[in-house]
Order: sequence, then C-alpha cells, then structure tokens
Amino acid sequence: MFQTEFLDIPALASAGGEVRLPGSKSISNRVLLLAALSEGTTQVHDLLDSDDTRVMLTALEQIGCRLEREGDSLRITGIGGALPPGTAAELFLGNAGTAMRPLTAALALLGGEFTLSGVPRMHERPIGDLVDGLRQLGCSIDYLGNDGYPPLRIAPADFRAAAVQAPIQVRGDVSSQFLTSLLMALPLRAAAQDITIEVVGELISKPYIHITLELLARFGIAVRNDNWQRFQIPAGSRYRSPGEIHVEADASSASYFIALGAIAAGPGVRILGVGAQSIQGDIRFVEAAQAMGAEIESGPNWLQVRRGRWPLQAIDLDCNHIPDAAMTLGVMALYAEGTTTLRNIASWRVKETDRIAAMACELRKLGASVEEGADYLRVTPPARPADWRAASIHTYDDHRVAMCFSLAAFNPQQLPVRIEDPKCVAKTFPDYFEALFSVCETPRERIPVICIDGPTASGKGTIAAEVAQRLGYGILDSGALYRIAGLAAHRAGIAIDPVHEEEIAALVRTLPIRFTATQQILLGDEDIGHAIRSETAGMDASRVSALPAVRAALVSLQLNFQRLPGLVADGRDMGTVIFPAAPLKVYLIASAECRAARRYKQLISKGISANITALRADLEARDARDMLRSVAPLKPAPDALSLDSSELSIEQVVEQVLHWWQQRQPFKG
Ligand SMILES: Nc1ncnc2c1ncn2[C@@H]1O[C@H](COP(=O)(O)OP(=O)(O)O)[C@@H](O)[C@H]1O
Ligand SMILES: Nc1ccn([C@@H]2O[C@H](COP(=O)(O)OP(=O)(O)O)[C@@H](O)[C@H]2O)c(=O)n1
Repeated sequence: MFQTEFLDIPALASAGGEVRLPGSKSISNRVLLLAALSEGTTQVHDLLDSDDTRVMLTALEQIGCRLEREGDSLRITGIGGALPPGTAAELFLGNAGTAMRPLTAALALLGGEFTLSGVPRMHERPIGDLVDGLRQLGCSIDYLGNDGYPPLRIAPADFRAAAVQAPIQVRGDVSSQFLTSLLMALPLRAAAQDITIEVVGELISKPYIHITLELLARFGIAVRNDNWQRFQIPAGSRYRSPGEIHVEADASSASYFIALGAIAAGPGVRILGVGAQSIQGDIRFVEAAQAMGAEIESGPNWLQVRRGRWPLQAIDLDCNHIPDAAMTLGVMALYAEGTTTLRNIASWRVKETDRIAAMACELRKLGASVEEGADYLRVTPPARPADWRAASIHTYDDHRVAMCFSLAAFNPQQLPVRIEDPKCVAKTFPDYFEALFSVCETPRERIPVICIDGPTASGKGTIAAEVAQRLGYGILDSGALYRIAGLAAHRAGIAIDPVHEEEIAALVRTLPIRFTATQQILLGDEDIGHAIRSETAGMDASRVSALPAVRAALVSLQLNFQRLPGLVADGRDMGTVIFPAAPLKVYLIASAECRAARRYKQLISKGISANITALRADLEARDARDMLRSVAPLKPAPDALSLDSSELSIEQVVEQVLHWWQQRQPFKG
C-alpha cells in the first residue's frame, strides 16, 4: 500500500495482463456458513483472507466441520443440518458481524450449548431484533451482558412446543444482516412446513439480501421473494453442497479495471475473481462500460476487457442500480465523444463525501466542463488534447475518488496525475495502485528517475531511501551491485584486475541478484546485505567497477529498475551514463573529514570495527579511483544540481531534494 502524502502517476500508455481482485467479505462468510450446514464437502475457491473470515472458520471447526487446505482453496465438510450429539463450544467472533449474527441464528436452531462473544466493540453492536425473531420460534437465547447485545448463551430448545405457523417477524430497517441470518438458518426448520419471514419497516440494503438469496439458491434452497416484504422458505428445503464454489471478487473494485480495459490501448485486461453472472449489483457496470464502447467477454469467474470503440461513446444513464461503480463512468466520460450524463445519483451526496461535488470539482481540474445538479452530473471532456491539465486530485478520504481518478493518467496530452492521500484506498482495496501498475505499461522515458550521485559516504543511500519513501518510488542502490560483483569475484577466487575482466563480467552476468520489497539484497537464497557492507567489500567494489566489461554487464539490470511509478537511483554514474535523461540529478558531496566521521559512526553502530584515520585514507583512495577511471568516472552530470551536505542534517538534504523535485512538477492544486 502507498502510505505517501501523494502519489504521482506518470502518463500511462497501455494495459495488458491479469489482475486478481480481493474477494468479497459478505460472500465469503455466507458461503462458509452454508457449506458448514450442508451435507458433504464443498471446495471453496478464492476465499477472502481477513480477520472476519478467520473467526468464522475457527467457529465452524469448533462446531464439528472439517477444514482442509488444498492449494489456494479450502475444503469444508459440513455437518449436514445437525450437530453431533452433545456439541458445546465457546465461540469468539472478534468484530465480525457477518459471523456473529448468522451463527447466532444457525446455532440457536441446531441445538447444543454455546456462548458467543467478541471484542468489546462487538458487544456494542445490536442483535436484539434477531434474538426476538428467533425467540418466536422457541429458541433459547440469553444475554450474558446487556440486553439486546452480545455476549449470548444459547441452549437447546424444545421446538415441538412452538410450531412455526405464524410468519416470523424481523425488522429490516436496522441491519439487513438480521434478515440474512434468518434466511440462511431457517431452512433448518423447514423440513415439514413452509416458513414465512415478514419484514417490519422498510428493508434497507436490498442488494445484500439479493446476495443471500442467490447463495441460498446455489446451496439448494429456493426462497420465494414476495416484493422484499415476505420471504417464504418452502417445506422440504435442505442444504445441498454445490460441490465447488468460487467466492466472487468485489464487483465495485472491478469497475476500475473494466474501465482500464476500455480506455487503454493494448491487448486488454483479464480480471480474475468476478464474472458477468455475478450476484453483486455493481456488476451491471459491465453494461454501462459496453455502452461506452468496451469489448467485454466473461466466464463464470473472469472478465476480459478490451478497448472497442475509440474514442468512447458518451452515454446518458440512470445510475441508481450501480451507485458506487458509476463514479468510474464519470472518469470514462473524459475519453468519450460528446457529453455524458449520469442521472439519479442523489445518494452520492451522502456517501464518504459529497461525491457529486467532489467529482465535479476534480473533473474540472483536469480540463472537463461539468454541470452538476441535485441528482445528476453532466461531463464534457476537454475539447482538444491541449486543453487537458495536469491536476493534483484531492481525494476527500474517499477510496473511490482515488481509484477512479487514477485512470486520468491515460490522457492524450501525456500528463501525469497526482493522487493525494493514496492510502484512502485501504478501505476496500489496499493494493489498488500496485495492481494498477502491474497491468499498465508506459514508455520508459515517461517513468521519472531522480539520480543521486556522489562520492562515498556523502549520504546518497540515506537520502535516496528517504526521498523514495516520501514519493512511493522504487530504489536502485547501484553500489550494491558493484559490491556484489566484487564479493562474487572474491569468493570465486578470481583476482580483481584487468587480466580477469572478461571472466568477472561473465560471472556477473550469471549472478542471481534480487532486491526484495523490504530492501533485502539476495544472491540466490542468501541474504548478503551484511557481507557487502564491509570496507573491504567497498574496496573490491571500487576495483571491480573500474573494469568496463563489468560495468557493461550491469547496465540492463540497472535499467530494469525504472518501473512505475518512479525511481530514485543512487551511485556514481546514474546521471551521467545510466539515466542521462533523468529530470532531476543531484550531485551530493561532503568534506572528506565529515564523510570519514559519518562512515565511522555507521560501521560502529552496525558492530563492525573501524579506525577513522584508515577510513579517511580508504575513502580518499576510493574517490580518486572512482574519479580517475576511464569509464563512467565519478563526476557531476552537466545538468546536475550540486549539494554539499557537510553542514546539513539528513532532513534538510531530503527537503532540498524534494523541493527541487516539486519545482519540476506541472500539477496545479
Ligand atoms: N546530511 C547528513 N548529515 C549527517 N549524517 C548523514 C547525512 N547524510 C548521511 N548521513 C549519515 O552518513 C552515513 C553514510 O551515508 P550513506 O547514505 O551510507 O552514504 P553513501 O550512500 O553516499 O555512501 C549514514 O550513517 C548516514 O546516516
Ligand atoms: N553507480 C556506481 C555505484 C558504485 N560504484 C562503485 O562501487 C563502489 C561501492 O559503491 P557504494 O555506493 O556502495 O559505496 P559507498 O558510497 O556506500 O561507499 C564505489 O566506490 C564505486 O567505485 C560505481 O562505480 N558506480
């Protein structure tokens, strides 16, 4: 996840490849419970791994289900509608409403002795309406704390006393989870008679009840829905495992990648985890995207999206059925011919932010003409490519604003887009930007590189790491590559001199060097971060780096670090040889005395013994060799900005570099 203050997305060109979206939590926990109540084994694919699904799984094991991991899937052997005799358990359900409520209903109807509790916050979340509904059936449920709230004790009940003739009543205006819980559990009592549930009050969140009904159908229970007010479970209902089931990915999250496929040139995007037959309401975004020009194929669990009509076609759409995903259409409208109107979106005004106002404001920043009404938005794209603007997108702590505006990076003017507070995507899709970058391509020259070159111990590595962290960019520690080369030659017993140049270069070309996401440096499986940091390794690096063939062998490896969204590269020749077109080159220096003192402190703090006089002599020798060598000598690039850090703190140097970087950016707030 990007934790930065902002994320600058370079202009993007095309998209291709696969993206797997995180699974839907609501579907995951419903599927787990239904599989648990069924007879036989259900193989569940793509289950969401989260706190809420974990507590559900633990509870299901406690009541007698068998769970087996099989690769990425999970096999659940259910209890077949009845508990093993004498089952008793204390269940801890964390803060998972999708576990507490349905389990309360199911366990109260199954018989057995249970306590159900959770974290303190769970004990403040109401459950009284559900308990009242269950008591109408004769269930025995006691409150162990406050009335109307968990923790609860469930005891076996004598159901013969309470024949289920009258409809079970449940409130629909507090949480649709109460109705969902009854719908999932009441088939346990429907062997011999129909059971009717009546909703009291206006039913909220109908799409979630729709998901419940669809999943029940997949497990063999056909509930009759009478206008969302009465639901009838027919006599003889029995949970039957479908054998295998895929948990769908979140359909609203899919909208960004559907739009991506429609906008980006290239082979198209394959979205794994959700298909056009999805039971989630937002999947109908597919139809809207098709109307704008997307070419979409789908299977049970995937969508394949390619650019079709181009430019896109403007649409005029009532978006009431896809309120969340429809925001993505607002950004697609930037690429359409004509004016797009999104209607019936009054609910946008009361979401995470006033989404109509937010979309209008940010779309205008990009150069669009926008008309906003109480319940509609009308978007006309910039008339010509030159009318697009590089904008800093304010995201209003709204994950959907952040995600949909990332797609403005495909603008024809090839302008970057700044997304403020990118971490707001954590609400539904923490790795959204990583997923986006994994399927997007852009010519290398559009991916920004900040070069930090200079002599040893001037602070390059420290500054590069901090600047990269503040911008969300990757890091290239090119010195580490020469240090590894020196170490490998040393270990292979090859003398580091011009006579052995080709032999060392050949060795270097085969080295399995990897940098991990956590900045570990691996040679094969060995973490060599420590071994290459000694001053001897530094000297070997300096010698090996003077050999032209060795330098040539490391060029393509270094160029491969230039990846989205950007790179900070530290070394000796980043700005002069490897990235000569970089938009910012810093030449970082400090006095020899100061550098020797810094290196001394650094080595001592790592537990490596050192002598300051010897260190200074070594670093001056290294500087001389680096500056005087014939190939890629250490010197500032003609367009580098020099910075003497002798008298500056690390923070001051970082701020100076970031200031220079900001000066080069085109964004208007
Ligand atoms: N401006 C600075 N002021 C004080 N110490 C610094 C400064 N810049 C870097 N250092 C310290 O100097 C040491 C050497 O820095 P490093 O980044 O390893 O240099 P280089 O990569 O140029 O060899 C580190 O311990 C670092 O914390
Ligand atoms: N781009 C680079 C980076 C390092 N090097 C060489 O590799 C050695 C070790 O680099 P480093 O950046 O790890 O060294 P320090 O500056 O940390 O001492 C340097 O002394 C250079 O001789 C190079 O030639 N070109």
